Amino acid sequence: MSMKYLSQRVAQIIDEELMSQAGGFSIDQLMELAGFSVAQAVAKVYSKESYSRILVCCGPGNNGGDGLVAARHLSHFGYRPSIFYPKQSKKDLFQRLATQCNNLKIPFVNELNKQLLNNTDLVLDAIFGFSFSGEIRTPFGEVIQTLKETNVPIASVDIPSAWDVEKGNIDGRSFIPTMLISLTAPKMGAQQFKGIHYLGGRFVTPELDRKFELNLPPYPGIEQVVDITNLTNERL
Ligand SMILES: NC(=O)C1=CN([C@@H]2O[C@H](COP(=O)(O)OP(=O)(O)OC[C@H]3O[C@@H](n4cnc5c(N)ncnc54)[C@H](O)[C@@H]3O)[C@@H](O)[C@H]2O)[C@H](O)CC1
Ligand SMILES: [K+]
Repeated sequence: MSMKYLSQRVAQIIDEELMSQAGGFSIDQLMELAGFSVAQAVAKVYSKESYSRILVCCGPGNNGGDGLVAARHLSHFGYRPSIFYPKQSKKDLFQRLATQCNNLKIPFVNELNKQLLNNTDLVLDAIFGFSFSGEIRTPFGEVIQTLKETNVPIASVDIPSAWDVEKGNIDGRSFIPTMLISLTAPKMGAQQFKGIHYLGGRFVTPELDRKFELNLPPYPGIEQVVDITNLTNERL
């Protein structure tokens, strides 16, 4: 049986279930594991020798939080990340994640422009995840447009930002990343994606997998990620 692609609603239900009393997880834990798996997947594909300067673009929600966690781990792995976080959350968790990045001297940049991208080896796109919907609102329209115009490789967290979670890149309004790290399970929109595809977020129990018929592939050994590129591309 092949792996399931999640609708927006089911992705949100699984998220809620993990954090319910029965699931037992806190958002901090899930975000840490999600962001850690993103950093690990990036490090497997983009070596720190050639892709040291990673610009982590963070959005206002939990996808952005995954980005902040990933930036911290990438810094510990020996990369030189910087963070663009134009709409910063006031929530305690996010402020603490930002403090942790500050303490590692990870720079926060105020503007995303061509000059910055000229000095960037890889963009980590943590702008929107599975709660994105509707038309792109400011200031993110410009951000998406700038990323659409760059040749710098882009790795997207959970879903390429501004893609419809179920229908994908409607009217080509957003960019096409080189790599995607789906969390928990890929979303329906990712069926259009033909690039390097990893799965992360190793917190799904066998019961949850069965209940939602996810048919997740096994994670190898002690890895936080599994390469699903061939698995997903053979369906295209
Ligand atoms: N179980 C898991 O797999 C986990 C996944 N995580 C990550 O969390 C995101 C989903 O987070 P959520 O906060 O629900 O939403 P988003 O980050 O996708 O975005 C919400 C944010 O964006 C704004 N917004 C929505 N639509 C638009 C728009 N059209 N224009 C502008 N702004 C928009 C909205 O107002 C909110 O502020 C998931 O994808 C994973 O990456 C968890 O970290 C751990 C568990
Ligand atoms: K994203």
